[in-house]
Amino acid sequence: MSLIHDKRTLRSAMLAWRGGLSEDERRVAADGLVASFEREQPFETPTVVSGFWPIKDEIDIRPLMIELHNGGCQLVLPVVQGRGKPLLFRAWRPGDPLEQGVFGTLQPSPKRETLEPDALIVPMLACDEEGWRLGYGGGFYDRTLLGLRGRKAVTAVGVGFNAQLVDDVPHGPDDQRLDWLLTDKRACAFV
Ligand SMILES: Nc1nc2c(c(=O)[nH]1)N(C=O)[C@@H](CNc1ccc(C(=O)N[C@@H](CCC(=O)O)C(=O)O)cc1)CN2
Ligand SMILES: Nc1ncnc2c1ncn2[C@@H]1O[C@H](COP(=O)(O)OP(=O)(O)OP(=O)(O)O)[C@@H](O)[C@H]1O
Repeated sequence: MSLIHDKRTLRSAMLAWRGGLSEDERRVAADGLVASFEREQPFETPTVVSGFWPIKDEIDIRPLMIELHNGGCQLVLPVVQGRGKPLLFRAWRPGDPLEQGVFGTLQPSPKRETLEPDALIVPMLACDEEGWRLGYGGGFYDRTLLGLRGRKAVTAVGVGFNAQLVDDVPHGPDDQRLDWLLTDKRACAFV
């Protein structure tokens, strides 16, 4: 079967699974994420860290972003510049207003400073033990990581519910591997 087909099949299975979580499970997981981060510290703080404003049924990383802000990190949030283009990142602090972006995303105002992150908290639908990641299919994080890694060392931390770690994520030449996995139950570096 083709790569696109295999990714699509896994994508719909993971979206269906994630959509079935209860509000309680989601709240517990958001707290678990902060605990996992504090236990393992995937990157040194302070630094410029990209978060994201959760959409659909993504794990709620807002408590984690508040911890990072309190720990001295400069947070940035992604902005879609267009299909086939890498993401841009604008400075954001907890409480700052957000504007509507594409695909249901919320993003900081264009008045805010644009910064390149040193560490990226990357949303994912699934990842495997080798760090291959599945997203919504736009290739945005793959393009972004390719560009950033060509310029400097960055740490890509895939974030999700623990069950989003699966046996095998299909991958091709354009896919960028994650450096770390952070879930509500664990944090580990990929080798
Ligand atoms: N919270 C969050 N923010 C993010 C991302 C993300 O995955 N999660 N992104 C990660 O790249 C970028 C936005 N990219 C996205 C790409 C596709 C869809 C999406 O919902 N796609 C629809 C199809 C939309 C269409 O083609 O018209 C879908 O999957 O049903 C959402 C965000 C930047 N911000
Ligand atoms: N650097 C790149 N140059 C050209 N095409 C790319 C690049 N990175 C990704 N793509 C293409 O983008 C498309 C979508 O990729 P993929 O299905 O891996 O997205 P995803 O990782 O699930 O999405 P996202 O990163 O937006 O969450 C694929 O056709 C892929 O080949």
